[in-house]
Amino acid sequence: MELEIRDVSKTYANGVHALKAINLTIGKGMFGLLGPNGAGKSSIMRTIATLQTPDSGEIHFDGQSIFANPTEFRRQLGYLPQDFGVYANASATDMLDYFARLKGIQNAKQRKSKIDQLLQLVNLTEHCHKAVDTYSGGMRQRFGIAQVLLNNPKVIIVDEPTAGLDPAERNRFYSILHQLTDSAIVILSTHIVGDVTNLCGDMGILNRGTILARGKPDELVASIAQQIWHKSVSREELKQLRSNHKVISTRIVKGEIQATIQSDTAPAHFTQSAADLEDFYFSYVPELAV
Ligand SMILES: Nc1ncnc2c1ncn2[C@@H]1O[C@H](COP(=O)(O)OP(=O)(O)OP(=O)(O)O)[C@@H](O)[C@H]1O
Repeated sequence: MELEIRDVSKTYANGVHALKAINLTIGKGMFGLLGPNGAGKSSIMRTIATLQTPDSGEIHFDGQSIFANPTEFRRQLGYLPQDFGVYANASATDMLDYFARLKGIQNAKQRKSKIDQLLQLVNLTEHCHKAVDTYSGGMRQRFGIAQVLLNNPKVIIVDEPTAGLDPAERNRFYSILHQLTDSAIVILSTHIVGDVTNLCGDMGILNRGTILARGKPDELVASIAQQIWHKSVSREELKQLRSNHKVISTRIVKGEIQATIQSDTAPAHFTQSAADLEDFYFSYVPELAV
């Protein structure tokens, strides 16, 4: 099972060059596409979902162009967009039944059994008769996953699904996504580094329409293992540091500014610290100066 994105570029009518020759080969399991707002994540997701075509480049699923026969590819695709609409007053069961019909499950018994199984998977059985438009954000996202899974997709795309979820709901959502990774390619786009740390065996960093780094999270972190240094600094010191060091991030820790520097050699008075995926991310996508 393989999705191959080759040299995909897209410029919108307003002149924004959102995707610049993207190349990615993605296999079974969870792939994390990490990037800041406006990086191009939704653009590449919508392109894979065949909702828009690239200006140039190709995408193949198991050797077949997805644009040559989009209807066939969509049968194998599950796409959870950033914002998806639900009908007012419709219960989860009724909506899933409606979508199951649209997806071609004609037999009523088969539909019921599939819907029961999916409601259980996403922990919504006891809420299945409530109107989906009254659900909390987390319940709504879980409902979205159930909807996506109706046709047993081989490629599942989830666009920023955890934004706005509280920590308990985020964990619940992780555990549902995790159950899908044995049998499908799951592409998760997010600006939350923790999503990728917790879930993904493979990842890419996207910024300004370009893939800046690609690999297994552990290996990417190992590549900067000895290069991360911390120190509490004043605002004046920070300005100075920025002029002669690579300051990749700053955090407020116990009321003080803690600066993180990436360097092969020890900067004076800094303490070396264990690198994590957030450090790796910021080494490619520096945060804005405070
Ligand atoms: N339909 C469109 N028409 C014009 N410009 C667009 C369109 N969709 C996205 N863009 C622009 O393309 C760039 C990439 O946007 P995209 O939504 O793909 O990024 P993103 O990484 O998903 O960001 P976010 O996390 O904010 O959703 C942005 O500058 C955005 O304003």
